[in-house]
Amino acid sequence: MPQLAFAQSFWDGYDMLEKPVRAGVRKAMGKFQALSAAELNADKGLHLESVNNARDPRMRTIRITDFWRGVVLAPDDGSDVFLLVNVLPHDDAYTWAAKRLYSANSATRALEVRDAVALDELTPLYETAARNAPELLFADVSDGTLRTLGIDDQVLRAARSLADKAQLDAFATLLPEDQLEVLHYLAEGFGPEDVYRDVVAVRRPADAPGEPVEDLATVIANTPARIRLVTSPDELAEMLEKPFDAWRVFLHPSQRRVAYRTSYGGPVQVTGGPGTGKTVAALHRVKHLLSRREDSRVLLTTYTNALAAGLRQMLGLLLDEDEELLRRVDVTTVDAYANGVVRAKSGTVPRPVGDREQRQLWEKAVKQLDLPFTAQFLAQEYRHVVLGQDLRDLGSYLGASRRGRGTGLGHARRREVWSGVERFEQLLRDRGETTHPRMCIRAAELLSGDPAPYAHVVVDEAQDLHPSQWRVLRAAVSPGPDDLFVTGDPHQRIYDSRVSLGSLGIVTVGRSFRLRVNYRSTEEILSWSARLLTPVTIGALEGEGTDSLAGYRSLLHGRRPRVQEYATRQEETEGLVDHVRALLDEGLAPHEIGVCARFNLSLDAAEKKLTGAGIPVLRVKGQTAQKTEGVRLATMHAMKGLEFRAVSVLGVDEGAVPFAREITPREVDPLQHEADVLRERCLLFVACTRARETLSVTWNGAPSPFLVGTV
Ligand SMILES: Nc1ncnc2c1ncn2[C@@H]1O[C@H](COP(=O)(O)OP(=O)(O)OP(=O)(O)O)[C@@H](O)[C@H]1O
Repeated sequence: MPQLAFAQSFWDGYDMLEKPVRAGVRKAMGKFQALSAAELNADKGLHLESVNNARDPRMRTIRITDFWRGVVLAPDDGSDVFLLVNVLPHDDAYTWAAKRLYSANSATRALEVRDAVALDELTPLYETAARNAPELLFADVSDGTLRTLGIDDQVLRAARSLADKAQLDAFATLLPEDQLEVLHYLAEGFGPEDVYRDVVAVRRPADAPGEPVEDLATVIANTPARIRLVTSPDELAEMLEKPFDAWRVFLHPSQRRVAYRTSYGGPVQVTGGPGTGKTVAALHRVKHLLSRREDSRVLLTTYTNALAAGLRQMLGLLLDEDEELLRRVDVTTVDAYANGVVRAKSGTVPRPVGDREQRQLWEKAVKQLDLPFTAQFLAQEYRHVVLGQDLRDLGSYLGASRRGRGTGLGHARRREVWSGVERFEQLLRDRGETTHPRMCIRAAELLSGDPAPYAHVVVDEAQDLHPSQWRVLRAAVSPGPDDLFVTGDPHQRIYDSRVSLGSLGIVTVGRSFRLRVNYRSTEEILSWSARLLTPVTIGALEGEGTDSLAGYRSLLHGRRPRVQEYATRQEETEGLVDHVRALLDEGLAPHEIGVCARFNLSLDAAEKKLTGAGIPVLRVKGQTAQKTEGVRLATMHAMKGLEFRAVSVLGVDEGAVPFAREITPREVDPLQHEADVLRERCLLFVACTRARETLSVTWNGAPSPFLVGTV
């Protein structure tokens, strides 16, 4: 009996197919599971036939409905896996199939597809242009090196004709997947050894024979990133009936490598720009960890309650709602976890106060003691130095390093600060309250005496965690193999936390990985958003050195961001209504559209106008009922971790982004000033990178200084 496999190219369009076509797919695929190869060939309804003038002699079409055809790659080497690669209207199916050539990559051994006809047509044109080009894109890389990296004759010729990255992008949809990725890496300036390690080695099977003479079934088995083999009728039915979430099945090799490595010697760090699938990798890691021991418990944390609710839902999907597995995972925020620990272990109910109350208490302390500091300065000193290092007494504070703080403080001044700290804490105690970091420090203390409650801790959105939160996480799992798996993106730091993970007992040296392919946004949105960060340097996630977006890219293409200035707020909001209406007319559902601004006040105005125009809206605050229909309205902070098909960022004005009140004056503390401005810049970056297909950025009056160089 033959076997059946589905290529990602099929799934890309499957959810868009109408019901009768899907039913046709199910019926046709059922035959591949029920009939022998000879019976398949003879089946009248299926009508398995070869394609005239096909570049690939293995190409077949099958009948799905009167108008729709499936394109199937049929084995011709005695192996038995049939691969469904696409479902298209009749004529398109034949044209598509005739041009495509499937081949095994000589280095990765995976199955790839190219548009062989278009490549043959275009390459000579580019070759002619290349003769006059001042420079060629791959001039520094030898043919031998390219071949070692899996580049074959046809692709080599095309690659040699390319003058720049834009031309490589123009070829992108024609080139075989793994070879394209190799060329992308080389074009970004990565050396051949890095490319071999990051692109080839992660795909190439460990037991690949020296010579790539493998049958189609083996090559298909070598391609888990893009092909799924179906083993039973039940599996087939389930796959075709549920909405297909590609992230559950097809992992990029770099995601698979980090998520499914059997075991790590200690903490692991996975970084990557927005939308590179870090959350997906974290979820798959949880799945893997659960499969390793039957009784182990896992803590999975993220930054907000809303994100935790989303993660819980995704984990349910990934684990097929297996109650027993799900019971072994706690999905929560670090603060909520710490709160629970303090309640359970000390019998007291912590009452952490918010930022505004803290600010008032600091003001009170300053006034009562007549201190020569602002409340803002003391609050920052307390957060970064005192709580950051968990300093408990004046002696420790006098001797502490104040790295990252931009003003020197002699002993006399430090004593004054410390008196403020003591007064602030006394005021809190008097009210029976605490702060979130204090609560976390307490939780870490309470955990440290007992056996650690979890075998593994997986941390998503790690970039904004405060040292006190890391202390809780460190205490929740014993140091050792597979203790911590941390994902985050320092380019998305939007809260004021500085950590040195090493100093907190979380050392990831030798276990740090980076994801570079964005699955969320189009290249147009990505490259525009990335320009917001061009002028700045971003500190690394672990607190030492810097990070970068080198090699970060998307495989998706679409329209350029809409960047629009308005004279007044009123006009801007009216422009928003027109834009949203146009998106709805294009067929987007209201909940697929996100509108965000720096302040709730701007959102109030947008809400009023949208509602007035009969467009349903929903404010995203904390936990949002996912099912309620309505355009999502959120502050930039609340956009963290979310994504929408279309995002409108409103009010990107000089006075709002950065928000002056959140910026420490340079004269008060120059380092803090820089950090505050950077944080606001990252906030705009986070907001813009939530968009999948359409991004609109608008302002009224003078634009934000962060837009310089992007418009
Ligand atoms: N292997 C994959 N195949 C298909 N889609 C994927 C894959 N990995 C991730 N995605 C999709 O890409 C989008 C971004 O993924 P994810 O949220 O994991 O990225 P992230 O790196 O955590 O993003 P951010 O840092 O911006 O929050 C999601 O829609 C996710 O479903």
